[in-house]
Amino acid sequence: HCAVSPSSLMSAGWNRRTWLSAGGFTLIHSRARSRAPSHETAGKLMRSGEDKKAVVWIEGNIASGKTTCLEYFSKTSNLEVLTEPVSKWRNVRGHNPLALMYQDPERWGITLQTYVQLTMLDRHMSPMSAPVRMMERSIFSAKYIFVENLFRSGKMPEVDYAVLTEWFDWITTNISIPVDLIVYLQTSPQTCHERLMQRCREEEKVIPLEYLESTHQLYEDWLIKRSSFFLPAPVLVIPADQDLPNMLDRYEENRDKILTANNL
Ligand SMILES: Nc1ncnc2c1ncn2[C@@H]1O[C@H](COP(=O)(O)OP(=O)(O)O)[C@@H](O)[C@H]1O
Ligand SMILES: O=c1ccn([C@H]2C[C@H](O)[C@@H](COP(=O)(O)O)O2)c(=O)[nH]1
Repeated sequence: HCAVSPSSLMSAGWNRRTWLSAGGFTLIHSRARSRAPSHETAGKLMRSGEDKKAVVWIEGNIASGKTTCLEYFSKTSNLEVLTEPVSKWRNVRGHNPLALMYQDPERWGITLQTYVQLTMLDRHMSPMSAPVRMMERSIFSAKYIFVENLFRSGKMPEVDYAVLTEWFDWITTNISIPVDLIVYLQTSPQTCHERLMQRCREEEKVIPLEYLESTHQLYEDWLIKRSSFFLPAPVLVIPADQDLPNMLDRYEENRDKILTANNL
């Protein structure tokens, strides 16, 4: 393999379109799939052919049951599941930005959230290997829930928030991040706190109920009241305080809606 840069190819007669197409990306010149008017795909980078596939995000508070839900659906044929890259957040070249953030959010919030933004973008941009993709959370909830929570609670300096916002705005303006349906696992903060304690992830032992109440409120404002931030897709709300057998019934009831998300 030899390293080639975009600028060397461009001086050899390639233009932006051929460079991008070689990587499987196309610069979209017209609306490729239905979207809210403020989230046009025109002018954005998009992977070729992926406008025909369905993308579903599973959203919900910490320990609401997203991974368990994905695990259940992973047995479905013609469906791929992408979990949150938490293992990367716990170990980037020997460092644990997730633990650092919980220990000292003022200092390390920007570090974790910059890395979350990068790794989530990488998930969104990865080529689809099945007609339906179910993905745990999104670059949108990273910004609208977690960055927002750090900032509003006074734990993120304004300059860090401004830099993350500039990055987020650039990404969502220039890159198409397809989504057809958002499934919201709606829980009470108390349920999440109990499940979080039961899961017992070392970094999260310091999370108080109040933290989960704040992230819950941000989720409710975004996905239920629709009063805070841009909503890129319709929302399917699944009440998720119930025990596991009941949750599996709820998933079965909603299976068709989820799997045909691109026909909604
Ligand atoms: N419906 C449920 N009832 C009781 N416990 C659950 C339920 N769903 C998940 N759990 C447990 O709660 C914890 C958090 O679930 P998980 O799927 O990891 O949540 P998330 O991915 O949203 O953080 C895990 O220990 C899991 O086994
Ligand atoms: O943007 C983000 C996304 C997640 N986190 C934290 C919250 C949890 O401690 C872990 C993983 O969340 P789960 O809900 O258990 O999947 O990562 C964050 O701080 N910022």
